[in-house]
Amino acid sequence: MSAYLIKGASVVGSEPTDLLVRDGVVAEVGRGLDVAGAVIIDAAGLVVLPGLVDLHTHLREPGREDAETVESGSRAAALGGYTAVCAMANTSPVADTAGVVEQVWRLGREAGLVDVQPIGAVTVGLAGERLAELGAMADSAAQVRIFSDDGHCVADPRLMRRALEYVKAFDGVIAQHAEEPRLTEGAQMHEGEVSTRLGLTGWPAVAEEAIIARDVLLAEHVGSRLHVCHVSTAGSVEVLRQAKARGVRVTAEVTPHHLLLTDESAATYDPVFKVNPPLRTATDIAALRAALADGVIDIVATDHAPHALEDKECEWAYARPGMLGLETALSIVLDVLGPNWDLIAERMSRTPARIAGLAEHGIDPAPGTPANLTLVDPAARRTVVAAELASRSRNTPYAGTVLPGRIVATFLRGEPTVLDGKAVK
Ligand SMILES: NC(=O)N[C@@H](CC(=O)O)C(=O)O
Ligand SMILES: [Zn+2]
Ligand SMILES: [Zn+2]
Repeated sequence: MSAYLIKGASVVGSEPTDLLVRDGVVAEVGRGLDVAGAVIIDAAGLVVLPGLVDLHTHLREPGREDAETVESGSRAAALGGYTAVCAMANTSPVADTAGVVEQVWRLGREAGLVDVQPIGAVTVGLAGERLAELGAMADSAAQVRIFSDDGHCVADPRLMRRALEYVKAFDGVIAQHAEEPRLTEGAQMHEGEVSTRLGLTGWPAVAEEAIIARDVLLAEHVGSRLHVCHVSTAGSVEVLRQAKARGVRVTAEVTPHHLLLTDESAATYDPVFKVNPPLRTATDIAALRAALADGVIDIVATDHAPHALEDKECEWAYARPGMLGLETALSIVLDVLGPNWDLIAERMSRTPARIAGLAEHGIDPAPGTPANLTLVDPAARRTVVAAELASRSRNTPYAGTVLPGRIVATFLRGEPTVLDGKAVK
């Protein structure tokens, strides 16, 4: 194991200092450190953040290794500054048993680029009919604590209630994809002026808001933890604000794309902009940004959703929903929040680590803390080139766009996974 001496970096936006990374931890922090034999990293002008944590990643393995594998998705994550990702359960087979979550967990360990924490399905096969073996997944080597049918809504209120009650025993959380299915049948994009103009079937905001309203009431009733995936509307923010004011144990995430892109992009008919929930309006974006700043929305999660070419390069109506996120998330958030490093660390590292129960992550670098870190160059600008992404898929909505910020290095337990902006393995 080598030692690394990071020279002149700003720790979460504070005055520049040096950090010695050795034996998996941040061994020393202070100005003018000099350590014989350490690999020197010139970090003048760079910001050190606790390694980013993504609560919502689709890795596609097992089943769609052509779109992404645990390894390729882990590499994309490391390049995006992440040291831990939570892998969604909508694989094939579905991650609804101890066997599948252990397989994903093991593949993550073997890749060794980020900690891959599997999410377990709430219902068998994501079919919304019977509860999956939540206890067995929790007791497995993967120690699952987050359960989600993401891609589908747990629409049956009785099942949702039972799931919430069940996970209480091991302080688990149900992460809901809030979409009332009866209100989104045949939906192609956000229901509003643009959908009317384009003649596409709309996905109304109320389909999301109605489920969140129901679920915060259920979570309140049974005293359990609820997490709301990819919040996309101003109305959802208001429901969450009221629930939090009452003390309901609810947390919520927003994706980078819902903070930046609007339903107007559907007018291109380019399926790269097709996503669930759909891109909304400028009014929604303003409400989401305000909620992220004031804490009604707790975290940014990528909902990294790789899709193979044949599932995206087709007519809008036939294209799968979802877009890549891991390699561009920090840049989008930097663009949206500005160089507000403490807030960025809170929303992209500390709080997601706490929600997921990842004790080794989301910790600001200080002597003795696990060296899960990322080094960001805030002054850099880069043009996104889809073909250069580490993901196996190419469905980024930002191709050709110039974005601020660049990940220079990422460390997982003291070992670099990214150096000079390139993956180490
Ligand atoms: N976000 C998406 O549009 N798609 C996700 C599923 C999901 O997050 O609902 C996927 O798995 O492709
Ligand atoms: Zn979803
Ligand atoms: Zn998702």
